[in-house]
Amino acid sequence: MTDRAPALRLAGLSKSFGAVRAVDRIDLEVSAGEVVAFLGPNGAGKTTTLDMVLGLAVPDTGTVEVHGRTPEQAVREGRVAAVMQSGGLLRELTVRETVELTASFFADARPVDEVLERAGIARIAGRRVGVCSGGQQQRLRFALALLPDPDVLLLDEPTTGMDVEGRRAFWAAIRDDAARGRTVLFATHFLEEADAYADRVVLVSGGRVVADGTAAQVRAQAAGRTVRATLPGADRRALAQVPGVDAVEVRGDTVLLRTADSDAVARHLLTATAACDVEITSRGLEDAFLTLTGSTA
Ligand SMILES: Nc1ncnc2c1ncn2[C@@H]1O[C@H](COP(=O)(O)OP(=O)(O)OP(=O)(O)O)[C@@H](O)[C@H]1O
Repeated sequence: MTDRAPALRLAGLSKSFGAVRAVDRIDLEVSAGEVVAFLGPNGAGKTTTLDMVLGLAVPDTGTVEVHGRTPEQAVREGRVAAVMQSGGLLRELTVRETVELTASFFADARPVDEVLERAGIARIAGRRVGVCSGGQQQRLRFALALLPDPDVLLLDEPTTGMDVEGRRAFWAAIRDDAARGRTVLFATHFLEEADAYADRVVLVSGGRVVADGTAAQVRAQAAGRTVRATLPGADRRALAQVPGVDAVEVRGDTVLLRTADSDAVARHLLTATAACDVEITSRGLEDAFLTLTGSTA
């Protein structure tokens, strides 16, 4: 990777299906070696965006560059490859035959045994694809995507159907690749995966980017903290009147106060009430996701 262009550059990208604006003026630059989570609720436009990066869908407006090339050039040169959600597998072939067949389409593919090993499916190489589990088929798609040794790997809900161990092994392989310079953009609903494995989280909703940064920055963007305290016989209405309190929840002797000014609320609890065991926590990524996307799911 000698060129200086960003690994991915999306500029003013839009795509509509009839009246549905699936992607709405997305601008995004991703540097080589970054692992970026493309996080958003159903219908946010994630798959449509990935399709445009792969040249499978044509933008209404805007441009996509992969290392300074058009998607078609980048795919042809094996610079970008993808693990998409479904399709593309022949049920009658074995796992190994599938990889061998796909390898024959590339002028310069990685060795079959190497990608089987990397995708964690060397032990089931002789199994027919039709009897493989959903998670095993996802790993097979991952193996196929590794064949051209792409600079940019796109993953659409890659760990769907994988068990916990499979997920962990999958992400270990991805992080290992990224450390060697591979760029990864993955679409996901899994907040924990975005939090645990991405260097950067791009939160999309309604076809637009609504937050972009580290998981911590995205959380901070939906500013707010929870102040938790023990307060027997708490007066919910009185607490709701305390300056800075956005919401009050009472669970037995515990009160939870949502606020953008946690210091002031904690001070009030400790000086003006009988509260004890005061704790302040940042909201989780899930809260930020719901707040910033306006989603209720
Ligand atoms: N071929 C199509 N024809 C009509 N509408 C489409 C088509 N593809 C996508 N859409 C619509 O565009 C919007 C964005 O869809 P997209 O699949 O990109 O979202 P997504 O974020 O990938 O969702 P999910 O997480 O559910 O996969 C949705 O409202 C969807 O119904």
